[in-house]
Amino acid sequence: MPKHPISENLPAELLLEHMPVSAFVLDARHQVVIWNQACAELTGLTAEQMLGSTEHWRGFYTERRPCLADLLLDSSLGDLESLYEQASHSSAVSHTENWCLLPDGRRLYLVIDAGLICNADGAVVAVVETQRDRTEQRLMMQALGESELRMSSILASALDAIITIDQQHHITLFNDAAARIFQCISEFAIGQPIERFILPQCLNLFQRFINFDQPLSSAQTWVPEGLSARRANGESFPIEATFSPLEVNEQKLYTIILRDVNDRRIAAEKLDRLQLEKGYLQEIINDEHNPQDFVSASVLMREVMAQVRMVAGTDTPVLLLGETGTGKELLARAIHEYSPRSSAIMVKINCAALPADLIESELFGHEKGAFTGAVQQRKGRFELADGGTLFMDELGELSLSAQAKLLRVLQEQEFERLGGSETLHVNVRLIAATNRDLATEVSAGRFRADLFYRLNVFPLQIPALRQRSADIPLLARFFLHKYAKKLAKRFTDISPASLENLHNYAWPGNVRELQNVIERAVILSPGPLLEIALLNPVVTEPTAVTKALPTLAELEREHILRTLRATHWQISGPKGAAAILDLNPNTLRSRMVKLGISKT
Ligand SMILES: Nc1ncnc2c1ncn2[C@@H]1O[C@H](COP(=O)(O)OP(=O)(O)OP(=O)(O)O)[C@@H](O)[C@H]1O
Repeated sequence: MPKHPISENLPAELLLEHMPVSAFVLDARHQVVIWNQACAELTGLTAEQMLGSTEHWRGFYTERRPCLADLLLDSSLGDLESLYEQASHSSAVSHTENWCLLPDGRRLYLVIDAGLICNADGAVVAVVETQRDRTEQRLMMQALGESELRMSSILASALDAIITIDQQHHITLFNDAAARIFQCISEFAIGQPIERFILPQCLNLFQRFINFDQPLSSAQTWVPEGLSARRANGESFPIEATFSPLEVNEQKLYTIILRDVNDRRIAAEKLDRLQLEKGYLQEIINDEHNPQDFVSASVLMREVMAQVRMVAGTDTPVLLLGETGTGKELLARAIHEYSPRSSAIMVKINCAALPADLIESELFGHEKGAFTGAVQQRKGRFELADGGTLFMDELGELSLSAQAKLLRVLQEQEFERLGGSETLHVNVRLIAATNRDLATEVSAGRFRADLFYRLNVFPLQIPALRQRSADIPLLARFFLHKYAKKLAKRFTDISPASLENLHNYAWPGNVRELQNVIERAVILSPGPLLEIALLNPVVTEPTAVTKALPTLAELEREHILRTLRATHWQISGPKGAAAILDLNPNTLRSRMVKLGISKT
């Protein structure tokens, strides 16, 4: 190789020794022949320590391993690619980049190059290896990679469409939400003009928010309404959007973050419905009407239950008729539970519990401003019961105007919210209950005949409790068990005298009254036999005001007598009459004498 006159006076060793890059030279036997100043500075190992040794690896690794220079000299020492990441190799030069652990404990990312030195005959006489510290760049690259990853996962998980466009209005970024909202894969969208995704009628307005000439510092613009976008299939939808100018690498861009307003409306509606449903479900959980708890042994009730099971599988409206407290609501729940709609909810409305003007809004819902106080739109119970069952209790109390609307829902399954013009369609099964005689109500003009006939397709008459005396002991024991458990009290049974009492009573309040009587007795009785001493004898007709009332002494005598019968005339002891009456046994004995009570 021709030499410059000056370089002839510069021996290669001197050049290597002083060059500002860390380097060492090995001879053909892998012994260090040069360990330059920069290498000594980098590794902290001096030339004196290293010259002549084959321990040069100590400068870069904690364990013995062939350096790049060794591999270049002798390829049998190992495979370059498997020993070093990012390795590349040509006949006389090798390159690698990797993390090294230096003797002073520093971890550095070194870029290492090695080249063979041959003599004039082409024989390998030595190898030179250089090391350049690229730790800082490497760490920056890593941080950049991580932040890009974070950025792209934020973009991917965002619910809003995030789009960036360049000065030509071409899309440069189109996140996953944008792909979902516009129904267009990002590979296709990128490079397209944004105008392709805007409804043509809104283009002028849209372009007003993109101005690449305005200063970057100008604030973002939020456009809550008035703009509509266009999906890949041409379908248009209203959007709200934020426009923000930005500059990246001297390139001016605009970021547009937008969302489908319909999506938000649908989500808000869903939330509304779920909240309402939650309220109703809570009511049901707190409700006492559990069809699993239906108790009955009488022939009359068994017939009713057979009909319940038959009608449950259909969508036919059911009209439950019967006195108050006979179990109409419990049967309505049973019909719903046995029906194919049981996975949806049964919504209840008590027509007697709300004033006539509110009941319509409760049933059909209202639009905002439909009447004074209607500050926001509200869904009615028909909408809530969609797919399920609506139970209308005390149907006989429904106003004539609400009856007309109810008839329309029954016939067409459609209605409008109060103050609304949109016709809503629902799929609701109706169960109604009343203790009024609807036929009489029809003749009196208080109930629409057409609605009555529509509802009367499957009337179910629930017998009064006094008509099914076989159910009385069964129900009484069921309620005894229920309330004893609730009040953590122990009872073995109901006393025979009390059972007799229950049979003789007329039960104007039916099962509900029986339930209340047992609950009260459970509170008052010490047990273990339940005493129900408070019932008046048979009340078959209303007590005449003129009828002579018993005196206090008569009542006391009757009450003591009943208690004594119930305890089989046992006076003292924990199960005795005195304990039940909360009296001293001697006091009870003297009262018995005074009131003329004796076993005979
Ligand atoms: N056969 C039964 N087995 C167990 N509990 C019953 C039975 N029948 C009624 N009940 C209970 O009696 C109470 C009254 O029943 P329900 O509310 O169903 O009567 P209703 O006929 O709908 O009354 P109203 O006409 O006053 O609305 C409820 O607590 C119910 O659980």
